[in-house]
Amino acid sequence: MAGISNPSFPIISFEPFLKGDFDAKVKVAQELYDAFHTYGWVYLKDFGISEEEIDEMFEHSKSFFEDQSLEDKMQYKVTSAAYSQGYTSNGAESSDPNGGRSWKECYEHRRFNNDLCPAPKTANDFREFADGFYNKCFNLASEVLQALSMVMGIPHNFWDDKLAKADPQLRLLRYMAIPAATLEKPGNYRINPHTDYGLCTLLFQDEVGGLEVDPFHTGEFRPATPIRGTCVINIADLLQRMSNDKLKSTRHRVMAPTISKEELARTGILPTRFSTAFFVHPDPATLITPITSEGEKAKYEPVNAGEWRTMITSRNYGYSLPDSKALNVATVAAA
Ligand SMILES: O=C(O)CCC(=O)C(=O)O
Ligand SMILES: [Fe+2]
Repeated sequence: MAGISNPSFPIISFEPFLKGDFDAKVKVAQELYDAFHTYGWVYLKDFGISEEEIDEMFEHSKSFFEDQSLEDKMQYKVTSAAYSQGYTSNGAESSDPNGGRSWKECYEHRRFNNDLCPAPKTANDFREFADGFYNKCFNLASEVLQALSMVMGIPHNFWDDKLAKADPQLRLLRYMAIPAATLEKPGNYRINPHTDYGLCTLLFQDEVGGLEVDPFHTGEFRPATPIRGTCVINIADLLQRMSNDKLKSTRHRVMAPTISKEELARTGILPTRFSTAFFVHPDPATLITPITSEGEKAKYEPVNAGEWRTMITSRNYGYSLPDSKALNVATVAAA
């Protein structure tokens, strides 16, 4: 596995949790908890999804975005915040309260209903692939939550009822090639700074780079450089609330990758980047209440997980710019 010398947050092997005895599991669980407590993020390796499977997922993603015209993709447009499934074109979503612009397109896949999934029209059994990769992510996320329950002082079956009808969201992302100058203008990002709003997120990135996190919660963003053979996992808002701030939901954004000055001088264009996120949301009926120890004051009111999700999803689409009609990718690259 290619490594980097000074990662912004820890790299943890999940294998001892998946294959080891009880003590080995607790050790990994504690490492995860500590990293999530300090940084909110980890790189996970040896997590049971192979590099080949991840490469194959990126091939499907590329084919979805690039083998279909914008008009084709717009047939699958997300139309409901309560049920965000389908395609989101460039500029149609932003979680920036200042109206910032995120240069990306997405496809969202859900667990139970995928009415806007393009199968069977696209090649490569897109739906079968999306369901299959989804299930792998769901299993991994369930194991990670199970690990956390071992060191959070909560019963081992704590997650069972919250995950039985959980409804996470697999998101394929494509950051189109744009002029480097575009991201130098204020308010322009590949994805604007935000926290995720479910329990936690699994994230797979290609080799391009550009993801940055604020690991010390100070506003100083550091690169989450892609490391082959790893995914990253970050805590999201609901788990921060549930842990009464012991686990951190850390701001992150996607900016220009560090490409060589020569390459940039030659093209002036930032390369296309692909990533895939798996947003882990519990059963929408779950009441998210801070878990506190004796004498500890709860920092948050309980919230209903489903209402919380719909509220933030509609906010993200509501903030989209007035000119956010789908842009033709070719026009964007020339902008
Ligand atoms: O593309 C990435 O690396 C990050 C994506 C992300 O943060 C999101 O979709 O919430
Ligand atoms: Fe995110």
